[in-house]
Amino acid sequence: MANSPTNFIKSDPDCIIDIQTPRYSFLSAQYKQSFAYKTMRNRLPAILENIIENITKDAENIIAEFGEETRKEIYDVADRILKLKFKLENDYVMKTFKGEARDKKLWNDFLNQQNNDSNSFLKACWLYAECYVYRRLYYFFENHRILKTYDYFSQNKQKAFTISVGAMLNVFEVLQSMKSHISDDNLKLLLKLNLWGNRCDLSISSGKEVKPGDNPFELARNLDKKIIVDESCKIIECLNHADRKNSVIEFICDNAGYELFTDFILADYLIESKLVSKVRFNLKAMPWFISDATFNDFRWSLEYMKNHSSPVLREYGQKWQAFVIGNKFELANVNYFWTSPYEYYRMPEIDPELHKRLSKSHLVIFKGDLNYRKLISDFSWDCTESFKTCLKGFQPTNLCSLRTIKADLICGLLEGQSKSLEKENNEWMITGEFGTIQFAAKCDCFHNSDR
Ligand SMILES: O=P(O)(O)OC[C@H]1O[C@](O)(CO)[C@@H](O)[C@@H]1O
Repeated sequence: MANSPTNFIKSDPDCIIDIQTPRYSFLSAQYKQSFAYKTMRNRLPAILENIIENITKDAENIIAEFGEETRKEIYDVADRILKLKFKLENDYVMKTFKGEARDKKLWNDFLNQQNNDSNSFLKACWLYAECYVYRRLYYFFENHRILKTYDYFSQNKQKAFTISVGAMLNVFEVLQSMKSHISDDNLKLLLKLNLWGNRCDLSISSGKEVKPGDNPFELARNLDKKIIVDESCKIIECLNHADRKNSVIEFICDNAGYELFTDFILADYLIESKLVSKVRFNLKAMPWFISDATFNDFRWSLEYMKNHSSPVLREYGQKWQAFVIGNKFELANVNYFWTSPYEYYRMPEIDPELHKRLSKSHLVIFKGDLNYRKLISDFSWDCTESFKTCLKGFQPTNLCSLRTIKADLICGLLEGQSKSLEKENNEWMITGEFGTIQFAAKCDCFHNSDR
């Protein structure tokens, strides 16, 4: 890594202003008292440093697996990541992509539309800049002959799955007793189990292990007061209206590991209870935000379960693989919209085919914090604004969001609610301690009170 820029920059560039994000503005790292600032100034540079450390530490293993030719690629990639970190820290402009990338046009069109004065790492909307860093990172690997298929986050993701086996076994134990007893209460509990699965994301912890507790159902039962908007009843009502023989649910997945496992659990229940006929999983086309689930992670997880020493894990691994073969679980085709910087309200214009497909499903379940940011546009809404308003017209069909709160934006709260949360803990929006279950009906057929 000779000639690489060193990380001498610690003082803030001039664009940073020491204020909170003003109301009704895009989130951005230029507001020093925001979580965007913390992410772009501290968390992301640390994440990039970790990747360099991991791939160089693991270099001999990677070389043993892929051959001597990889050595040069590893050090070249490490050098590029270090330069990216330098550019991020010094607020460089986010340049278009020149080399190989299937989604090059999607990204370059987006970047070319941006205002020159604000198209830099720290001045841009946080969502755009954070997505750009992950996209640029993959681009370095993608443009190497051998490393193009290497997932630099896979070890973290696989570890996240394997350390959760205790929790998974507990989930199966409770689930067995539910089988004979299909009910709205059970479905509600599974929605909550699924929500708390979103706590296990590795980007908020900058890649450090996050292990679920060993008794997740107990957690799901006891954490109701941490769910500060709970519209699970509306989701259940919506599911009860599904055409049972012909209904598809789309999961817009988030993290691999334990969270993906909870997605399988909820999907299994929806199929077994015959509420819907198919669940489609939308996965990431590239390593994304450290722990987001890719196609490979999906397959790896089922294979890992199928070969596990625990009979129940083996049984479900086989069962869910059979669901994939039998089309009850479907993997949606690769789609680069999910790793683009676009907010979801722009989907009809940017990817009309995807919008059309989603609109044919009965319900779309958006998992996690990043999907939430894309749903409500990385914007400092007044927190009492309705979810529906913040979607800015994005309503392909019934949709819901299950999210543990890890970023300082929210909507759908009651008057005074945020003040009392603030008193409890002034970091309540960034710890993942609280969660929201929000729902927006396509039409007024359900009681979607527009709070
Ligand atoms: O896995 P999730 O729930 O999408 O969380 C990842 C998100 O959380 C953060 O770490 C904080 O918002 C972001 O960097 C990212 O948007």
